[in-house]
Amino acid sequence: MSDVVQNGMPGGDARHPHALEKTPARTPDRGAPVLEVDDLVVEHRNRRTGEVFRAVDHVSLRIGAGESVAVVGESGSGKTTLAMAATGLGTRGEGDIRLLGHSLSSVGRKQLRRLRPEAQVVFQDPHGSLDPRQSVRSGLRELRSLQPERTSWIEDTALLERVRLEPSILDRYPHQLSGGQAQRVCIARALLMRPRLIVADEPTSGLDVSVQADVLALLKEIRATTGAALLMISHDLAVVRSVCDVVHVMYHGRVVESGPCETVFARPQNDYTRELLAAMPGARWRSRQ
Ligand SMILES: Nc1ncnc2c1ncn2[C@@H]1O[C@H](COP(=O)(O)OP(=O)(O)OP(=O)(O)O)[C@@H](O)[C@H]1O
Repeated sequence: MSDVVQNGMPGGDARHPHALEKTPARTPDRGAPVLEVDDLVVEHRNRRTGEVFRAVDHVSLRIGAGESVAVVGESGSGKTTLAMAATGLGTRGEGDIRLLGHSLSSVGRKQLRRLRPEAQVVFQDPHGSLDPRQSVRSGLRELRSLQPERTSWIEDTALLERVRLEPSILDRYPHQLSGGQAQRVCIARALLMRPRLIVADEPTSGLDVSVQADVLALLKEIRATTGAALLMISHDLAVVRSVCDVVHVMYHGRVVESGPCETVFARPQNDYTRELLAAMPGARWRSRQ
């Protein structure tokens, strides 16, 4: 889009210049496109009034293997709609979405079933994401039965260890878990699928401040050790800055500025980005630069 400020990203390339140095390789195709969104438009229709609302308005972005990209914006700017469409979970809309090079609009149902696990979403409300009737163990068992080959690489206890949870957690039900523990279980469930893309939609907003940093550190560690790409949806610039290399700023469904976090936060070019930075608690560290 001509009105998107490509702040520090000549040519519109969403790759951070240093991303490859930061991320150890899991696969030989490090940096290769994992998710490509081209000119996406998603509209929601109000069932009652029939009114159509354009939540995502001609958005394009790209995430390569091992990269971490954030989409920030105020509530209602279209972040979640974009993420859901991009992972094939929500309204797909118009435009092209390619996951690992496969266009979601042209793959057959069988191939889509194979592709879907490659993108795992971690939501804001971990308790809402878990089935209250299932213990952690039976939830994992169900996932394993759906994808036996994909999930055979690790035992339950070792999987929990990866997200720093005790094996005793396996026999607990969601209501017996703290918010932080439940979010770690959600991350473990995502990790079990060995995804090439993890979408984290406000993954710490529902958690106590005391555990937010731990969960973010865990997501960073998983990205670094597995080579998965990370798409972080957040309104919290401090979170974005601590985890992501590249940021896209959304306003009223459009991406108004994109670039490496350091550049965008230090020298925002777009008025809305400036407002967002000034209005958010994270403004403190910006002014220190
Ligand atoms: N299923 C839906 N039907 C109708 N409108 C919707 C639907 N989902 C989202 N919207 C509207 O689309 C707009 C964008 O919503 P979206 O959840 O994508 O924004 P967001 O930036 O993720 O906001 P938040 O941070 O509050 O989740 C909002 O105005 C919302 O009310």
